[in-house]
Amino acid sequence: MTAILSEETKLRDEIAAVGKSLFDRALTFGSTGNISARLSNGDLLMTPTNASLGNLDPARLSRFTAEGVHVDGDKPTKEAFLHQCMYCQQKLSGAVVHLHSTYAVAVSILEDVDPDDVLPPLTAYYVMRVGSLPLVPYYPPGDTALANAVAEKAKNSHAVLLANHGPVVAGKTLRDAQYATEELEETAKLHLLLEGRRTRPLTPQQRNALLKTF
Ligand SMILES: O=C(CO)COP(=O)(O)O
Ligand SMILES: [Zn+2]
Repeated sequence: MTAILSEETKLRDEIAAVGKSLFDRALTFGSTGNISARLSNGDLLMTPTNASLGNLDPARLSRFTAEGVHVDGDKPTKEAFLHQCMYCQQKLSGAVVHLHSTYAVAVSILEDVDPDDVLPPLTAYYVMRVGSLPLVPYYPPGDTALANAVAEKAKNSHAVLLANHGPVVAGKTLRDAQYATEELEETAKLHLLLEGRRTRPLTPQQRNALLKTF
């Protein structure tokens, strides 16, 4: 029991620290974005709805049982089902981060992107941490139809981009999900910075070699 409690306390504190770090660096705004993380017994901790990621109270995070029942804490994020559906498709995930980070949102609004993989493999770290980025068609925030759409795209990718909304990224640990979300945002920024210029993304061979290693 003590071990579980200390694991939970540590994870609650980590969610608050990661949220503050993301918010302080303007990677999400106002009360946008949400974070979840899984305890070793399968229970999920999630940020409450309408909470600023910059100012989370670890004690008030929402807790769900492994079966998806809300048992403790404030009213959960309206995207709770979306997080649950990422864990369902990406079985090894220990955490999920969703942000309204500006450059990724900008890319989610572009016409003529490849819906199976929105961003080109510009750098090795993008390939290592994100890999591929399918676009999920637009649904309003909190719409349960979004869950089915995300489930479809998350079968083969731990990162997806919600059209006209923002990224959702799963990782083995919360730090993995955080770093992958940051890499996605920086690559979206590079992609927009380079727009209209001739570029030299990684070749399929270079990309595949990285996917095999990491
Ligand atoms: O990003 C958000 C909706 O997509 C924020 O919603 P919540 O405040 O319910 O977490
Ligand atoms: Zn959102």
